[in-house]
Amino acid sequence: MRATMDGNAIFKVEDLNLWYGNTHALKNINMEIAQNQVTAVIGPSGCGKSTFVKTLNRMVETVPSVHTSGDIKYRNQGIFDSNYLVEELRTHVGMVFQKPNPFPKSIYENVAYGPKIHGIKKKQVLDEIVEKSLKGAAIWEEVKDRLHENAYGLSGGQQQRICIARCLAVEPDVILMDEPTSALDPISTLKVEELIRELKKEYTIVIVTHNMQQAARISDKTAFFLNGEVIEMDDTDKLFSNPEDKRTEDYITGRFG
Ligand SMILES: Nc1ncnc2c1ncn2[C@@H]1O[C@H](COP(=O)(O)OP(=O)(O)OP(=O)(O)O)[C@@H](O)[C@H]1O
Repeated sequence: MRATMDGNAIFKVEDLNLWYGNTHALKNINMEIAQNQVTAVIGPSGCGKSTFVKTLNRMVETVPSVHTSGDIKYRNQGIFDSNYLVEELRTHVGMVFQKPNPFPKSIYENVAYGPKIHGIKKKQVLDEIVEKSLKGAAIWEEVKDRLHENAYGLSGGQQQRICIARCLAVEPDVILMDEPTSALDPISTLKVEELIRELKKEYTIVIVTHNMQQAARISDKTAFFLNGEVIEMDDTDKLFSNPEDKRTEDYITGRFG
């Protein structure tokens, strides 16, 4: 497997294996994820894409049967180290899911929720965070006059951008996205893709996608997973135009998956 790296690695994944009970879902993964880049994770259903990204913020451990071996370093800190709090990791490494999942609260409360949990109480400070986060998620103009309406009243694409704003409000370093546009219509999808391109100036993004055109449009690096292994990781242009491994070529040309 090739894993070229330019720029600083924010994550270093070393000999990572993960099992759900007896199911060996991730196999000997070695990978570096570069800062301020978009890394796409592609591969057929069940190959371990979601499991992999959910391991980066230890969200996968909500499944009781999970066990892992190997290591993941986030900014040179071992994320499995007993003295590293998972809550701290998740503050730095936020996540956006496949289906928009706003809370049944106002738009404002959805975005202010994380900062409030982190102890911010002053209304003026919260107001500023909410505005900045909604602007960062490219939805401020659409919602600024209805901040106190329930987020459920928004379209799916708007809800997904509220979820991105909710993630930005706690000032993460990395944003993990697990098929964030698969439940959206084409126009909302393009808006979220534009947003991802904008966000990478300030954040590092790892995105799972089923959609190879999407990976080609928005990512700098692409990792192709198959049966829990990384078959190939490279610059996105190179991986899609001139893959090194026959299995990558077969997948990207639609021969399977
Ligand atoms: N909660 C779980 N308990 C047991 N096995 C699981 C669990 N979640 C995933 N798996 C198994 O781990 C493997 C990888 O699944 P994962 O969801 O990571 O794949 P994926 O590539 O994201 O798939 P998809 O594209 O269909 O979402 C599969 O064999 C799956 O059945």
